[in-house]
Amino acid sequence: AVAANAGNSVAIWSRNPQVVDDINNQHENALYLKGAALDPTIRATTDAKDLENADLLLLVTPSQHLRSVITPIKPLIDPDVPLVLCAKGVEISSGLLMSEMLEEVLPKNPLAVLSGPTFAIEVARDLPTAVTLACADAALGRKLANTLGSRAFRIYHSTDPVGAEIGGAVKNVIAIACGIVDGRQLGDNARAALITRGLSEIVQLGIAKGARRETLMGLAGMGDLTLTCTATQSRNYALGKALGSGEKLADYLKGRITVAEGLGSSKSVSALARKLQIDMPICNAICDVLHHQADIDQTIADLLARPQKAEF
Ligand SMILES: NC(=O)C1=CN([C@@H]2O[C@H](COP(=O)(O)OP(=O)(O)OC[C@H]3O[C@@H](n4cnc5c(N)ncnc54)[C@H](O)[C@@H]3O)[C@@H](O)[C@H]2O)C=CC1
Ligand SMILES: O=C(CO)COP(=O)(O)O
Repeated sequence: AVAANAGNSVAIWSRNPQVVDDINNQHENALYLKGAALDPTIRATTDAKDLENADLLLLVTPSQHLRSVITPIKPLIDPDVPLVLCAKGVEISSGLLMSEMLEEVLPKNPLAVLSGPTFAIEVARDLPTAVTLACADAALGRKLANTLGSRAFRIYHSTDPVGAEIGGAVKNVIAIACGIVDGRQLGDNARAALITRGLSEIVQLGIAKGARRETLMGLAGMGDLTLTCTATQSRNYALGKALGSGEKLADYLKGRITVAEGLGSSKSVSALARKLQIDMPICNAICDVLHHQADIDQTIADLLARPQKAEF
């Protein structure tokens, strides 16, 4: 919708024929983005061959599936075509950032990361939104920002894709923590503490991976963290809130077709922190609760019982 709004000719490749049919005939993605009228010029297709002549590819598949979606269509992708990564997560199977995984699968294609506080439904309704577009090649980054930006979709360019990626991936884990604390009714102070200490974990991991601190203080870091940790429409926050309110994870996930990336990324981020020897107690705690059946109250008690330490 953003690309079409900025005057581009847009095709969406989907594996789901119903989605393709809805977009082409109703101009709405009723299954995943109900209530957003799409520009009638947007075409959808189930045939990846239709992407062959694209000038630019936006990668919007959830992070744990991006490798398996992109690998079979590799021969269709011209190595000069820039890729704009929109997924927010760290691959569980490899511990790689999406940019690192793409470097393995499509090493020649230039890559940019588009991230920031962007609930999809608000973006699709053309409500005012600001984002980071990060590309190591500054000139290409500016060009992509011009191609995709519009009055309501304000793009700030950056040359720190790793920072933009880390901010987007880790904030989802912290948002689950905030949801849990709100579900347990532990108060606004506790949520503010989690956001701030969560940002500290994001910054430490980011710096270790070569990111710049200012990126993590910007839209793709602090901006997205604030949004996701405080808004009930966040899938990650909502998952945490359900768990904090006593619901079982398996029951909550039953029948859900949308993604809460923090579920998978809690595991990969925690493993990455261990590997890089970074102290990330909140992410580790969320990994324990989601993947190792840790008791929520005991986990909170353990976090609070940690020895006092210097803030920075
Ligand atoms: N929805 C939002 O507000 C925003 C989402 N993102 C990111 O965009 C990425 C995609 O999220 P959404 O568009 O929200 O997805 P969604 O939650 O609306 O839908 C899930 C998508 O995953 C696909 N999918 C599920 N299993 C799959 C598999 N095995 N192989 C391939 N595809 C599979 C489904 O077809 C569907 O398109 C995520 O990384 C998310 O963090 C980023 C910014 C905002
Ligand atoms: O990344 C997002 C907003 O920037 C979407 O957050 P949720 O996946 O938690 O809904």
